[in-house]
Amino acid sequence: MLSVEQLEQFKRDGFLVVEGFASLEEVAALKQRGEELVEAWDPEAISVFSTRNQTSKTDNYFLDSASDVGFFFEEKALDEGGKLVKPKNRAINKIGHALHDLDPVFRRWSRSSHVADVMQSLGFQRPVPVQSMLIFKQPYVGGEVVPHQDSSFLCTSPLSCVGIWLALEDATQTNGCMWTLPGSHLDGVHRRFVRAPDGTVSFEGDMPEFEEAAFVPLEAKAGSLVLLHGANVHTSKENNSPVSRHAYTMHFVESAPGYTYATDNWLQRRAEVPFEPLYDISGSSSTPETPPAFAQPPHRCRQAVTAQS
Ligand SMILES: O=C(O)CCC(=O)C(=O)O
Ligand SMILES: [Fe+2]
Repeated sequence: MLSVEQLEQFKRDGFLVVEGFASLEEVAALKQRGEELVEAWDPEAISVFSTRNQTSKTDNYFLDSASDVGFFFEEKALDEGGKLVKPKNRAINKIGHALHDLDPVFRRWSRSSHVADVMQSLGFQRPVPVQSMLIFKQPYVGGEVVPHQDSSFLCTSPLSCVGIWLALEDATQTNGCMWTLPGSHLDGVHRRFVRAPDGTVSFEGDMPEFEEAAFVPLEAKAGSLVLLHGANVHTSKENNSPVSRHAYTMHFVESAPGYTYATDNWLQRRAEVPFEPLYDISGSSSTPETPPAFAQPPHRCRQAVTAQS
């Protein structure tokens, strides 16, 4: 469980690093499973993941990956004709987004008691892991992740998204660790990433300009966990080094009574792959006296929302 000091830090800063959260054996098992998945994958359908060009085109492979284990490549690992110029295990950007439900090895870790303890410490009553990503940040081709807030992508009413990011390899400033803006979660959610009925996805609203010097590095040893409040602004740079930076990340939302998941979030599950809460204590306690640590500021999740999970 998180200590009172750790919870205070998370509420104040919008992020928290928990060193030594996973054992080196757990880390090795997840890393090895990731490598096996890439080995078994035949990259005939190539979908490139870029946080820059995600905005306008309809990409069914991306949308379908909400209920699947999808493979996304680095832009820099493809030539102009879309052919891989690197071996697939050095070209992959990430695997997502239902790994935590569909893959037995990732499922076991994602639903372990230590993960549940963290969510309970944060005040979640019925947390649903809505997405997971195995991120590779490969040597030389690992792309930038532009500054963003996870609640822009995973809107609930009221807002509740929290990310947990596990380093599977040491993340340093050299190989593209994350950077965060302390306290940025107190300024609200600046934009939303929404999906129209025809499947087109787009951003609504603009991110402000941030001063680069205000970001602090989130260096993390393999096994460390980084908690990210949904309104926290974070980013990671390109990896121009010879060393990869593997990480496994999951995003949770609250689904206790009173919380709804936006029907225009990009991430919608097919009926045969329903969301599954990690645990449910929502019936067992009355409304907490203090707001949970994940409570988020006023937001712009304006569209009609319905309970989904
Ligand atoms: O691993 C990264 O570089 C970015 C991860 C991220 O944005 C997240 O886990 O929310
Ligand atoms: Fe993120």
